[in-house]
Amino acid sequence: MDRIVLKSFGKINLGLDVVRRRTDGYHEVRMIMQTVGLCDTLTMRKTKGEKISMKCDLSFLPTDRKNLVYQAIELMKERYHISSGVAVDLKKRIPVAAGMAGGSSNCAAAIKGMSQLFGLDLSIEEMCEIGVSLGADVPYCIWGKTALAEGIGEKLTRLSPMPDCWILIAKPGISVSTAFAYKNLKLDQLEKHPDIDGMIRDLENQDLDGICSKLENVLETVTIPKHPVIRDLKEHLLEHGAEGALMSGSGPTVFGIYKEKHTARRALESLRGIQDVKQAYVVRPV
Ligand SMILES: C[C@@](CO)(OP(=O)(O)O)[C@H](O)COP(=O)(O)OP(=O)(O)OC[C@H]1O[C@@H](n2ccc(N)nc2=O)[C@H](O)[C@@H]1O
Ligand SMILES: Nc1ncnc2c1ncn2[C@@H]1O[C@H](COP(=O)(O)OP(=O)(O)O)[C@@H](O)[C@H]1O
Repeated sequence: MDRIVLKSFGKINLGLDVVRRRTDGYHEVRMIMQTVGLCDTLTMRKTKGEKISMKCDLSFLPTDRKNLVYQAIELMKERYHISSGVAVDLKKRIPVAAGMAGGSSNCAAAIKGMSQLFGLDLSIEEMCEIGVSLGADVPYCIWGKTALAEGIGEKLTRLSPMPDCWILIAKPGISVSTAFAYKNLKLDQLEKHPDIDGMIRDLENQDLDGICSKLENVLETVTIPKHPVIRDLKEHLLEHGAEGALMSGSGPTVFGIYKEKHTARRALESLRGIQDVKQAYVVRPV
């Protein structure tokens, strides 16, 4: 095989709890992760010579060692003594720096792609071990679908799939860094923690109402006071028929969950006049 095309899906967090701050600055979390049908496309091919060359349709994204895709290829070339060159072309649709793990997902796709392109036949465990050295969310992106993520995000447990529904994703035109959100979280001042175990039971029972009533993300306590547009957007989605709404990951993307496609589409239309919203899509859980 000389060329491979991979789909790289985004995620949302249906629940995000922080349990403990570690001495290395990372945080122990309990998160319910859900892949959604919004994806980037990664095309990889072998080239003559030894170099890695990367192209991306978003000019502001790095295409050198700063890109997680580049890092994954470089690491795997070294680890598996691959001398061939690799050319990679990335087409982005997942909002960038949005709390949807776009970069981590691209990184996971590149790890899978390298394994297939060079016949490495790596196990999921091996790919996750490589992935976690590049980002806490990468192992989950290798797994995909519905999962509980613990540790720094790398300890994964498969969960029952999310009941079918429509998810409206809306990204305001602000940026929040993941490191900033975690660093500024006042763990000892949290009044309430998300009911992650209750949501796991709701997933087992395919209880969408239960899931929607338990959507909670402790990082909102950092991002909403700084960027009230996140709260406004959640309220907007709820006023337009969402069963529940939440910020994903470290934000600023907000999602709303809908039972009917037409309600979700109408809510999407209602966002058109709102200048703060830069990207919006209606998708389904994967
Ligand atoms: C918040 C979440 C929720 O899914 O996602 P995003 O908002 O990035 O999509 C993740 O925990 C983000 O994971 P990821 O984006 O892979 O994190 P990394 O690149 O490894 O870390 C970026 C920075 O975030 C902080 N960090 C990350 C993960 C973690 N469990 N504790 C942390 O404190 C650290 O300061 C770290 O330097
Ligand atoms: N393949 C990639 N796609 C998007 N961003 C990337 C990628 N590689 C590195 N980055 C860098 O990572 C930062 C966070 O991007 P992203 O993964 O989209 O955010 P998040 O984890 O919040 O969803 C970006 O600002 C960008 O500079």
